[in-house]
Amino acid sequence: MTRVLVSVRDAAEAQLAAAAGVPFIDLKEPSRGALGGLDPGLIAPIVAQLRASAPQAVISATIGDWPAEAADQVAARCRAVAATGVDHVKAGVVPGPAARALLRQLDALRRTEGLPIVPVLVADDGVPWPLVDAALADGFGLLMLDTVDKRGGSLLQRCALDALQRFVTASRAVQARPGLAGALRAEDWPQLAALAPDFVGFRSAVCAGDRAGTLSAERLSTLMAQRDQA
Ligand SMILES: O=C[C@H](O)COP(=O)(O)O
Repeated sequence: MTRVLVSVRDAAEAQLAAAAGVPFIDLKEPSRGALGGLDPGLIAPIVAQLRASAPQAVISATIGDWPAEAADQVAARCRAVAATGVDHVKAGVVPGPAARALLRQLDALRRTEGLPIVPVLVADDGVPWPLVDAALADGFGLLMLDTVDKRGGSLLQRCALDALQRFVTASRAVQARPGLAGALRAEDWPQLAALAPDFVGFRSAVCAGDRAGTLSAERLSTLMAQRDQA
């Protein structure tokens, strides 16, 4: 079954997500951007708390929004976030001239240092096929599409359904696990479930107000109910 990922910013939100039965909990600071990073010093205690209270939950954290050229900062942040004990370290890759080099660097960190990196391929302008093909060829086990501009429509409006299906199929064909996110709504769940990605990520849909607001227990339960009905 497709897993639900919910992004949370602190221990209280993490507990709320765990209590709602969210299987994949993602730590980030939404007010700092699409992949806004929490300080590693704040991530570690949340991880410890979740390991105790929700040992079955898979935990990821983002490294923050960096330009593709910021190779040293990206590497340092990937190491620091991995050291907090999360299962996955999410690193954004925005299509552009330096994107392929950044992906190569993330792959090298994964291979040589064993960092559990998940490339988040930015799909505001459609599925970035050269990056998808490269990430799959590199052998990333988990990868996802997400959007940066949350106000300009959801991933389902930015990417054709058949392109998203091709992304899922191509990933599965090489035993990679694909994820989808990008201002998705609870009511999108049937459409998303039909695509059958490994996981679907949410923040905007489960907040009171915009995604930088607070996590809403009511919205979370609506999302989980939609998932159960699909
Ligand atoms: O990783 C998933 C994202 O945090 C989803 O956020 P969003 O629903 O606001 O696009």
